[in-house]
Amino acid sequence: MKDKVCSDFVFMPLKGDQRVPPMATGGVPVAAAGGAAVVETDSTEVKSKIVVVGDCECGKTTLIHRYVKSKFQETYTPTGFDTYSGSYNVSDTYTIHMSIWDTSGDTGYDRVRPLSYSDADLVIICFSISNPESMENVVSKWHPEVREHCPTQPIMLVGCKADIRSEVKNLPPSTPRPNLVSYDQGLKTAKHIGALVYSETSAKTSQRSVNDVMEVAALSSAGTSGTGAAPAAANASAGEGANSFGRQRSFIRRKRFSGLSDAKAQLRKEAAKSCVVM
Ligand SMILES: Nc1nc2c(ncn2[C@@H]2O[C@H](COP(=O)(O)OP(=O)(O)OP(=O)(O)O)[C@@H](O)[C@H]2O)c(=O)[nH]1
Repeated sequence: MKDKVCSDFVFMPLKGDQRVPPMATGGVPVAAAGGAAVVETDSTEVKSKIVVVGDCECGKTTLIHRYVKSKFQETYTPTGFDTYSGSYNVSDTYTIHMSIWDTSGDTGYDRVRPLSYSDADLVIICFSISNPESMENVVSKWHPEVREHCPTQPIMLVGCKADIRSEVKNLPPSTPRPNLVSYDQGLKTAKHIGALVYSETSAKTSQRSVNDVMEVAALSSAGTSGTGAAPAAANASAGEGANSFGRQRSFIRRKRFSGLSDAKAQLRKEAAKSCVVM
């Protein structure tokens, strides 16, 4: 049977139109087919804010470190709050700049963690494949908390530490097996909470699985609320800013990148080997 460790993505269809395309920066106005001025850009830069939550020690910080620094962090240091930056070049002319917010899974942070959800474009909820309780908490704690503060933003569910499945498989037959979360259980939970994507990663053994998750997060977040992105002309009046934003948005929708459907197409092209896109 095909080993699903670190390799499969499942995209769930979104209910209704929950997303608003992102905005571009640095463009010059040109005439559009419909007569309205749009912003033609040599390069389109999109900002997106991604918040990562989940139980203590489930692997959030290690996942982000592996993506940002390409290193596996063996030692555990509890996180309070941290932010990281990452960029994903979707094409020569389209870059998504991610602001990745790492949070603490500790209940001591339950009252302050919600501050990090403000303006999020996408939330990654993590659990550990080696800890079934961390997956149960996705349903009982993390999903309700995320939905309270991010009612419509897409959620990715990520099962961390997928390498532990292989480790357990290779244990001598006499050794008692720990209870692990199966791929199907993870997928079922993702469907239950209405996640857009389910994926499994190993920050320890698979850089690709980590890159895939963060790139899918970038693609899925670029096209959501857009609130993580600053207006192109920060010093423009509110009215001009709003107009410009609307024009850029519709330009991107028509010409460049239109959120989920383009994200899926891009994904099929770039990561066809490692993703199942529904
Ligand atoms: N085997 C294995 N261990 C991992 C993996 N990812 C993380 N770990 C280990 O799990 C421990 C906890 O990881 P962290 O990333 O610090 O956990 P966290 O979710 O950020 O924890 P908090 O900061 O308490 O919320 C560390 O010792 C990591 O080395 C993985 O993919 N495989």
